Amino acid sequence: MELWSSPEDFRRACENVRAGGGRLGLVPTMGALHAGHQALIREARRRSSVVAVSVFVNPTQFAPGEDYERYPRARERDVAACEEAGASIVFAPDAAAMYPPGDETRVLPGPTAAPLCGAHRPGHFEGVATIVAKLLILAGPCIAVFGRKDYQQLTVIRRLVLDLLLPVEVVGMPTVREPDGLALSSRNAYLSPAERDRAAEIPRALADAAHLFARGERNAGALVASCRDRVARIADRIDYVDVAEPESLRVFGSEEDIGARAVLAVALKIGSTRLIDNLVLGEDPPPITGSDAPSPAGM
Ligand SMILES: Nc1ncnc2c1ncn2[C@@H]1O[C@H](COP(=O)(O)OP(=O)(O)OP(=O)(O)O)[C@@H](O)[C@H]1O
Ligand SMILES: CC(C)(CO)[C@@H](O)C(=O)[O-]
Ligand code: BAL
Repeated sequence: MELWSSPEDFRRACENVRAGGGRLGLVPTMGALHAGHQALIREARRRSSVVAVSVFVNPTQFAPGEDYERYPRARERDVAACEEAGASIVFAPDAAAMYPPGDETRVLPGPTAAPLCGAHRPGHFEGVATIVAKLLILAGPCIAVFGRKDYQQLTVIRRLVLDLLLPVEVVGMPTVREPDGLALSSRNAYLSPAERDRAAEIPRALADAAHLFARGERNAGALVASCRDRVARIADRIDYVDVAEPESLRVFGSEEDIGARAVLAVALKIGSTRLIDNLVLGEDPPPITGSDAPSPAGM
């Protein structure tokens, strides 16, 4: 396993892979790795000969007051998790290396970054686009793998790669879930046991809407209401429950018909923990089966 912290060393390591005829795959992460990240690494390994994982809690994608300082950091465990999943290069820089003195340049995404999380996390996707562009330029991978749990992020990155003419294939991977349907996320570690129980309503709410869709419901307002009513039981704050076009991310109005495919996306807070999840109606299977069952007592 190669572990690099300087961008120059990482660039050289990636150049060496290419010089040796290898096909490089990149998996960008913020660390605190779990089985969802490992699924991305395994897929990258399946599609390339050498996998590099970046582990970097990127300050520019956190708005003031968000959890940048608190975000879980677990370097040694992350390196072991990367190795176990088949990566052979880990890049773990510090912020000063990625944002050198005098740094002022940013990558500004367009309308795909405006709704959903973009409307609730000012500057978030500008930070994501900037760091992902830096990582792709540094590593020069053939493929880069991202999770569909962060559906809007994946959309913004696909657009970034097209618009900046970057020669990399972007691969989006399905969301890995706990047995009760909750999407794996590094931020789940913030949840108390009681909050964790409440969080299990999120996949149930998505599954309810998926069942409505399967029964023929196409009205955006009805699909959103079904999901929102259920998460309202457990959320301390709902940022949004929206249904959007899967590529442009234009949010449907409540009177609109969503057609054959649309992304239903949710962001909410339980206590101080912000969780997101989504489902592409007409494409993804429901995140759990049997969600019409009543919620656990007390909810
Ligand atoms: N459950 C999951 N299934 C598949 N991919 C995932 C999952 N969770 C995260 N990823 C993907 O892993 C990559 C790195 O994400 P990140 O390090 O932010 O992890 P995270 O668990 O999403 O953390 P956070 O709590 O910050 O949302 C992203 O492409 C993200 O979409
Ligand atoms: C893509 C990413 C690594 C950029 O910091 C981050 O947003 C994440 O972990 O999803
Ligand atoms: N998983 C996306 C990174 C973030 O929430 O900042």
